[in-house]
Parts: sequence; structure tokens; C-alpha cells
Amino acid sequence: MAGPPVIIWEHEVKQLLRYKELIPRLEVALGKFSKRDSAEVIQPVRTTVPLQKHSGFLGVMPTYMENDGVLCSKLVCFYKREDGSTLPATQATVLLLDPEYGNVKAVMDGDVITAMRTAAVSAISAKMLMPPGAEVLAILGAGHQALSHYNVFTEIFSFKEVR
Ligand SMILES: NC(=O)C1=CN([C@@H]2O[C@H](COP(=O)(O)OP(=O)(O)OC[C@H]3O[C@@H](n4cnc5c(N)ncnc54)[C@H](O)[C@@H]3O)[C@@H](O)[C@H]2O)C=CC1
Ligand SMILES: O=C(O)C1=NCCCC1
Repeated sequence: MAGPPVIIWEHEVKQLLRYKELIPRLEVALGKFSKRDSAEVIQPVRTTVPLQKHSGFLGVMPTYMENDGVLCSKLVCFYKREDGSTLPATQATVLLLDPEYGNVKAVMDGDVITAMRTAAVSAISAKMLMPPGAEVLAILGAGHQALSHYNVFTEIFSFKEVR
């Protein structure tokens, strides 16, 4: 019978996730999603609960990959912060469940996953859409997403300049 869930903290997620492994896996997952085959991926549109008092939302993002035996959900709170606020704009947790029994197998910090997954899918779209020979990378903002996008874009492409 299942034991208690494994907890995977932020520093451990950071050690485990590498763009060179994440990107090919995401490309496969995106391909499966595009097939619209319910045995490959069921991923309903994110459900959001407004947190009006706090100018934010709770987003619930479940996915089931029957063929791969993967059942998981991200829970993410995101907020409109005041200019200059030092509070995080998003905070996320990812739960991995056993699809047969329904028990939670792992509770993972979702902040690094959110930063790296979002940037990795941008990089995948750039692989297909970026004009060949593009020399300048421009990023708006300088927060978490800006940094993760900088990291992955400079890891897989060669730019002469980043603005
Ligand atoms: N689609 C997805 O999967 C995800 C989307 N996001 C979205 O990405 C955005 C950024 O998220 P984080 O990097 O985590 O937030 P963050 O708070 O770490 O960074 C936001 C940055 O934008 C800058 N900024 C704000 N207004 C600006 C303006 N008018 N012009 C230029 N820069 C401006 C801020 O100074 C800050 O550096 C948010 O809108 C968030 O909701 C975040 C995570 C996942
Ligand atoms: O899809 C996500 O993940 C997020 N989207 C909007 C902001 C927070 C995270």
C-alpha cells in the first residue's frame, strides 16, 4: 500500500530539472496534447477562483496522461502586485497522484517548475518561429520569468545581444 507522499523542495527541483532534458520531454508532451486523444492527455482549461480581496486568483491545473500513468495537478496563486512590491507574483505547488488509488505520491515546489516550464515552451515556439539568424533577444520586465527566459534562450540559441 502507498506510503506518505514524497516532498520535493525548491532546491531539489532546481537540482533535478535541466533544460536539456525538459525541452525534449515537453516537445513530446505537447505533441501528445495536440493529438486530442484522451488516452494521451486530458488537460482541461485552468479553473480559476478569484481572490478579490487580495487582487489575485487561485488556478487549478489538472492533467491526466493515461498511457503514461501520470496524474497531477498544479495549484497556483497569482496576484496583481503594487509597483515596487517585493511579494511574489505567483506561488505554485505541483501534486503527483497515483491514478489507480488516488493517493498523493509527491508534493513538489511549483515555483521552479513554473519558471522553467513556461520559459521552455517559449523556447520551443521560438525554435519553430524565430527567423534564422536572429541576433538580438529582447525581454520585457526583469522578474522571475524574465530570468528563466534569459537562461533558456541563451542556453539553446546564440545571440549577439540581450536587451
Ligand atoms: N503563462 C504562464 O504559464 C505563466 C505566466 N506568468 C505571468 O508572467 C508574468 C511575469 O511573472 P513573473 O516573472 O513571475 O513576475 P515578477 O513579478 O517576478 O516579474 C514581473 C516583472 O515585470 C516588471 N514590470 C511590471 N510592469 C512593467 C511594465 N509596465 N513595463 C516593464 N516591466 C514591467 C516588474 O518590474 C518585474 O520585474 C506575470 O504576468 C505572470 O502572471 C507567470 C508564470 C507562468
Ligand atoms: O499557467 C501558469 O502556470 C500560470 N499562469 C498565469 C500566472 C501564474 C502561473
